[in-house]
Amino acid sequence: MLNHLQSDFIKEVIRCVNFAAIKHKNQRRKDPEETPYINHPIGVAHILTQEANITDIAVIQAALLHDTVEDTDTSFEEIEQHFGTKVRGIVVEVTDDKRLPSKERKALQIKHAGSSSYEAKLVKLADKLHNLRDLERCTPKGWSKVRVEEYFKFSKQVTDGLKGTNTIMEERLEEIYKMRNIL
Ligand SMILES: Nc1nc2c(ncn2[C@@H]2O[C@H](COP(=O)(O)OP(=O)(O)O)[C@@H](OP(=O)(O)OP(=O)(O)O)[C@H]2O)c(=O)[nH]1
Ligand SMILES: [Mn+2]
Repeated sequence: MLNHLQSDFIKEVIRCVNFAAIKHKNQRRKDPEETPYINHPIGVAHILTQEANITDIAVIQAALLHDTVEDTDTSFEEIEQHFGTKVRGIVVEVTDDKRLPSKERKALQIKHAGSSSYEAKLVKLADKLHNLRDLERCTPKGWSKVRVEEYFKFSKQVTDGLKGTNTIMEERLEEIYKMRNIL
């Protein structure tokens, strides 16, 4: 039998994954199979719990919600209303301003990586790890070899700024960069 704390924890995580699934319901990944988008936030949360051994529920919820504001009609206020200020704060830190051009957004990610909170760094590491594994699995529709290579290089620049946060995820990222000869 689960104790009260454990069952409350499970309820909160399921409430959150349900919220994210509803928000991303019409969205697909860019892979040829058009995988449901929700597989990505669930995959990011899975890396944090199963590989990085993270148990902070706010980090797990922020991982599940990390692309809702950036990619759906969700507002930060809504996140706060449903999941509180700590989760909102982490989601704010990992959300790019989609009004800016892609190049500028990427430059800002590299610039801000080192100064983000420990919690946001965890979500960023897992996000990049999941996207890079996806890229190794298959190429998104319309992406050239150069674009794939650029994403690996960009990710390395971001995750270099996240060093000293989580040994397991950082080691797995290093293995990927090594295999690809990304310096
Ligand atoms: N590898 C991969 N990525 C896919 C796929 N489908 C959607 N994506 C999303 O595409 C984004 C990366 O593509 P870019 O072309 O660099 O994104 P951009 O529109 O923001 O410039 C990631 O957003 P993100 O999670 O917000 O991360 P990031 O842009 O902050 O790195 C990733 O989640 C897929 O099939 N494979
Ligand atoms: Mn993401």
